Amino acid sequence: MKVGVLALQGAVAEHIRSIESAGAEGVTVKHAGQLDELDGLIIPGGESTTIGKLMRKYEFIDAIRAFASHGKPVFGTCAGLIVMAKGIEGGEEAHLGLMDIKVSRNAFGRQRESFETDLEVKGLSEPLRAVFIRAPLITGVGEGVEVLSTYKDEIVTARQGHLLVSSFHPELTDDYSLHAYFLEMIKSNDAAVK
Ligand SMILES: NC(=O)CC[C@H](N)C(=O)O
Repeated sequence: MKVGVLALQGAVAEHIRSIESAGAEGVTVKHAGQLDELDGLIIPGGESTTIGKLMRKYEFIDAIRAFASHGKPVFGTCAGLIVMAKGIEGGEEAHLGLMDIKVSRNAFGRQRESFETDLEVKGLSEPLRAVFIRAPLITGVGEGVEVLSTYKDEIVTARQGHLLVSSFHPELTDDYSLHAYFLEMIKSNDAAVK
């Protein structure tokens, strides 16, 4: 199984390491043509405005939309969550607009720019160590979206079919259980296609 990590900006190497620890091959993705060989794609954290701009420049927008519309799983973390959302609070234009969620950027404010906590996530057997860095929050979800975890009543992990997002950085610890969960999504997706 090959899982790509969009490598325009942000925490790429850490995601590759987590994917490989979870048992799949990690591919650093720099050109849209590489998507053809992938079973799933991760969009990492970083800065969503920059990632969005680079996605436009390197023609990833239509390519990732096509990838997802063929049912291939996509996992966005932190800034990756923002670029996958259909709505961004404050009137900013959506980037990929893949997932039926509304997000608020930098929602934890300056006092709590970054912090770590143990999170219960639906579908994982143990709490996950979650690292939040200038994290966004999911402020609204559409009908087909399942909430997988909350932090202080705010939504921080969600899934819509083959799309998965987290507000936090699951790649910055050696707990790769959310990556393993994503690989399971890819496996069950493969079964559906065959
Ligand atoms: N760690 C992150 O990915 C931060 C996201 C960043 N605050 C943004 O709005 O794009």
